[in-house]
Amino acid sequence: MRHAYTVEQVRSAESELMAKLPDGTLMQRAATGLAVAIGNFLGGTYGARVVLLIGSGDNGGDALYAGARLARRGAHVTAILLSPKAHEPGIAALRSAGGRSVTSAGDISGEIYDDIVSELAGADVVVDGIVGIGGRPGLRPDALAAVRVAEQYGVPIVAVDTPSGVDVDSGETPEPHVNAALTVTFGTHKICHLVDPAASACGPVHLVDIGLDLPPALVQSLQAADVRALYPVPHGESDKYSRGVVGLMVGSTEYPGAAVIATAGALGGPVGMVRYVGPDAVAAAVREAHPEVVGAGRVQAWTIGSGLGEELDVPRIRELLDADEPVVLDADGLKALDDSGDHVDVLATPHAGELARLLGVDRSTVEAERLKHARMAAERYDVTVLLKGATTVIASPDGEVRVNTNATPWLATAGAGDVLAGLCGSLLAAGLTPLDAAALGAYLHASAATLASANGPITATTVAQSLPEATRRLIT
Ligand SMILES: NC(=O)C1=CN([C@@H]2O[C@H](COP(=O)(O)OP(=O)(O)OC[C@H]3O[C@@H](n4cnc5c(N)ncnc54)[C@H](O)[C@@H]3O)[C@@H](O)[C@H]2O)[C@@H](O)CC1
Ligand SMILES: Nc1ncnc2c1ncn2[C@@H]1O[C@H](COP(=O)(O)OP(=O)(O)O)[C@@H](O)[C@H]1O
Ligand SMILES: [K+]
Repeated sequence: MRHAYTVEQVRSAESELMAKLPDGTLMQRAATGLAVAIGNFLGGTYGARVVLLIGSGDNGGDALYAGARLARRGAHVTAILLSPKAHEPGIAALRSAGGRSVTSAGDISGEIYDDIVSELAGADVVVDGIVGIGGRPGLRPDALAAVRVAEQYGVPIVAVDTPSGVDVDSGETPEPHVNAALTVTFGTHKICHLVDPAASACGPVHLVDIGLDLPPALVQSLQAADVRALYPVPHGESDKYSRGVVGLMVGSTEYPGAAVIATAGALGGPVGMVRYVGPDAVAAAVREAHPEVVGAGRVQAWTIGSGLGEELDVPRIRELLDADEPVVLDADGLKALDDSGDHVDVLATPHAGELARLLGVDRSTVEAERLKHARMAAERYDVTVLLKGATTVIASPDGEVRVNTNATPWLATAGAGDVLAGLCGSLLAAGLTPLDAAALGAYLHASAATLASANGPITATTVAQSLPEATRRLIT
């Protein structure tokens, strides 16, 4: 499991550890890991031109000490000091290692000296030590100007701990910020590393262990080993019923394809049987594509809503929401959700537009504050919310959060959400909690898409067809 912590949690773990260690030990651990990561990123240190952007705090300290290490290995290192309060011992270490430092104009107009512009333009890498976990969102004018020069000349930026300017605890990016080619973080992931839009500004995230001891995190992200541990693999005593039976109330005469595709998703999951309930013509299409599907009967979980369109039977859906069996509620089915009931067994799977409707806000507001709105809906409707997108955010009504980051943009294809809804229903029917079903479903769905897209563009159908092989690779 990958854990992400808030700034407050990180600070308290850091101060506990610092109390037991000689002064400066943690910063040296961080700087050593950072220097190695930058060296690997560059593919060699000797002769490399490294420019450090240095703000007023310890984030700049990390960058300066890492710069000193790189300078000792033959890199040409220049620190641009964006604040008169830049880390003094770090500057001294850089200078004694042969690096140099220059002061930015510090001009609120955002103008920077020409020699700084040419330094940045000619760099092999720019290291963002402007702010880390102590930063407020946004960049001051001279920092922004320096970052823009690097972008303009196509110089990659390695972010120290966090890309400066993002909101570390929410993953929001309300102000200008660094877009990193690599982020090197220390001790643990922070929320901005996992939650979009900030997660996209991090690039790949490299974690350097500095020995922090942290409690279980509220924000977690499944890794391959967790998938293996969670997946309900059948055993010798299993039969088709004990493996779980999922019922699908999806698709309509207007959207029959949604039924066929969601069924493919459910069949690609762990259940022993799939039941389809819907208009005769749609049921016939489902059975033609998937002859193993049967009709109405007892189920352990439902997937409801994908492609129902206008054929939405709200009273019937509410009955099922109030019944004992857990429910995946997708797409049009979300219109039946009300905030009065106990729905802890419900997994709602909206995209940003659908979540916006549920909360009565704009889609752009949800996109900008994904974690906040997923949590808000989980609390208001007492359901687990899986918010779809490039990274998937899952929030349970008791405040736990899972994030899925392994999707490929190829997955942005019509019907992909139907596959996910069917798959999550299958996982619920096999006995997983809504939170685990959502996290495992998102991971497997994304893995199947990655596998399928190795052969080029994908469709929802090819994603569903790749589920068995993607699953096999993960669980064996
Ligand atoms: N605390 C620790 O034990 C460790 C901290 N480390 C590093 O220290 C960092 C945290 O250091 P600090 O607490 O000094 O905080 P930062 O270095 O993140 O920056 C805080 C300073 O920047 C200023 N600032 C805030 N927002 C700004 C903005 N948008 N633009 C410009 N200036 C802004 C603040 O006035 C404050 O002085 C971590 O991110 C990490 O890089 C590492 O060395 C590991 C150990
Ligand atoms: N840019 C992206 N990168 C990765 N995955 C994406 C991206 N955009 C969307 N997805 C994923 O693709 C799926 C799309 O589902 P959805 O929006 O419901 O589409 P549809 O209604 O057509 O099925 C979701 O699982 C979502 O997380
Ligand atoms: K930074």
